[in-house]
Amino acid sequence: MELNEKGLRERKWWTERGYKLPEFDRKAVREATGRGPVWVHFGAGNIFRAFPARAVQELLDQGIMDRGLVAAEGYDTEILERVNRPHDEYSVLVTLKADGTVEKTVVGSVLASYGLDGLKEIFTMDSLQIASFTITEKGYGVSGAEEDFKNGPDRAKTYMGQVAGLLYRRFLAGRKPIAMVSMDNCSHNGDRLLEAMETFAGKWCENGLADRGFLEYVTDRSRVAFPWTMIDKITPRPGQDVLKILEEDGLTGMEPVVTAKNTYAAPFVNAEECEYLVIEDDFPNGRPALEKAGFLFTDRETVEKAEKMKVCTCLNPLHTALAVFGCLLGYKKISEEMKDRDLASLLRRIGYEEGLPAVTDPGILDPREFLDTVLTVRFPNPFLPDSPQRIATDTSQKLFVRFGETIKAYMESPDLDMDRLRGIPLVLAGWLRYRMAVDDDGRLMELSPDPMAERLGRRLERIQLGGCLQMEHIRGSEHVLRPEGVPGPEIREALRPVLSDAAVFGVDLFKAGLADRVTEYFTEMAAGPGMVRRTLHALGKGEK
Ligand SMILES: NC(=O)c1ccc[n+]([C@@H]2O[C@H](COP(=O)([O-])OP(=O)(O)OC[C@H]3O[C@@H](n4cnc5c(N)ncnc54)[C@H](O)[C@@H]3O)[C@@H](O)[C@H]2O)c1
Ligand SMILES: O=P(O)(O)OC[C@@H](O)[C@@H](O)[C@H](O)[C@H](O)CO
Repeated sequence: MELNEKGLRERKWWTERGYKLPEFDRKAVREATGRGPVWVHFGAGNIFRAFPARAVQELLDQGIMDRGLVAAEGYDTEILERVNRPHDEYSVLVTLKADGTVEKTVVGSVLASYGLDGLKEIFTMDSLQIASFTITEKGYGVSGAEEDFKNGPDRAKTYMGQVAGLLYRRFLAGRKPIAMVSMDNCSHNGDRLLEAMETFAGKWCENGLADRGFLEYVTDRSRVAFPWTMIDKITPRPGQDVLKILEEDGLTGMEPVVTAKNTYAAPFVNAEECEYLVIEDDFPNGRPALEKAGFLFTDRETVEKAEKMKVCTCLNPLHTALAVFGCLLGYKKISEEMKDRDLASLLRRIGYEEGLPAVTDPGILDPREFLDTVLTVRFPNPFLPDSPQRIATDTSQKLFVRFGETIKAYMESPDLDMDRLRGIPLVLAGWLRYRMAVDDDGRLMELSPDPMAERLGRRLERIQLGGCLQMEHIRGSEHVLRPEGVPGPEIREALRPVLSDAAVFGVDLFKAGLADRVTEYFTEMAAGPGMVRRTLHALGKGEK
């Protein structure tokens, strides 16, 4: 059986095998969506399929919505060519519950998909209420946009430049209202998107390439809003065990692909059951009744607290700790790492002892309860094929949110004692140790992609694993530093440019008073094979 319009005409085949199918009239909804689209989502990746697309399907099934989603892909159009189009935009969501049961849902709420060029007309339409984004933390950058600033809205090439160009069309069409909703794991994510749009609008107005009112439009919240959000649902890359379940049912053509841009995509997506989407209720052109699908609409202050709780304390920092140490210790699965006493103890330390005291209760979610569930139910879920390698992707873009905010809170509050921080500096040191691309057994290790890889590589290239003479020829440098457990002045100097980089850590670690501790932990872990484990273990026993 194939996942497409033709295959889905045989509803019995699917229902007999336990698939939940779309109940709405897809043809009618496709036509209505074509005539008056309400929601375009940028970033046709896994979380989009697993969460917003499924939520919209629920509302279409209940008749609460009458138009579906338009997916937009401006970074990796191979996803559309290889995954969306061959399956008529359908996908299968496999929900992997912690009790081992599996729920299979065919999601048909995406009605069309386009490259960014294909959105020009849609952005002029009155009906459009929401443009949402899951394009990763690095997607909001404006560096390298100098040509776009000179060329203007119609000829922009960068991602953010093209989005600003679409907004300019909406402005020209009559300053029509819209909500631009970032759903990425960045702190104050709405502001990241606003800053990017403001930068382009400002430059284009300044250079006489856009009507003067454009900047005013972009920054007028009653016209263009950039609500903040907190999104949560662990959605790993499509896993082989899940593919097997689908193939055993008799489905064909479901194999995952890895695109040239390194996106892991498939006509199915696997995710946990737990999910939260907390959104600032600021939609100048109205919005569907998404609260009926469980979205939590609230004010900005509450979103900020919820996001700080999740992204900066109770989930994502712990994920990053598992990512760097998992890769160093040879793990391939997050749930396996949760059985490792040293790692579990590190997470408890970072979560309960170091993170929670800096968190303000958002009211709508209880931080301690949230953290308990993360550590006892969600991360240990053995059915979820999540890997440290996925989470280690782009770590340089995540540290300032995942740890920097807590460090800042310790710097600012007289009630929080920076000297108590041990787990957080150990993770930062662990990340530097990870960047050496040698695991704790002394074997070369493939690193997950990171936009700062080259820069970091150059900064750290002189440092190599102590006690590993065979590594010398790999680096080929005559001025190799081989840490021997205790940091000397050369190691300190070599690490200085990284540790003082506030763009990476959110703060200058020297100013925060943490640079020495990170240097010590790093030096110890780089002293030779087995030292990562030994350092972790010592921390767990309270010896650090
Ligand atoms: N997967 C999860 O568990 C999860 C949960 C909550 C939030 N998120 C957020 O969603 C983001 C995407 O996660 P995913 O699971 O969909 O990942 P994915 O790898 O499946 O998809 C990534 C998407 O981002 C796009 N993209 C990547 N780099 C880009 C760039 N430089 N500019 C523009 N677009 C770019 C890709 O084309 C793709 O559409 C995460 O980075 C995170 O911020 C993910
Ligand atoms: O998606 P990223 O790359 O920002 O981070 C990797 C994971 O930490 C993240 O995807 C979590 O699974 C997610 O934030 C859970 O809600």
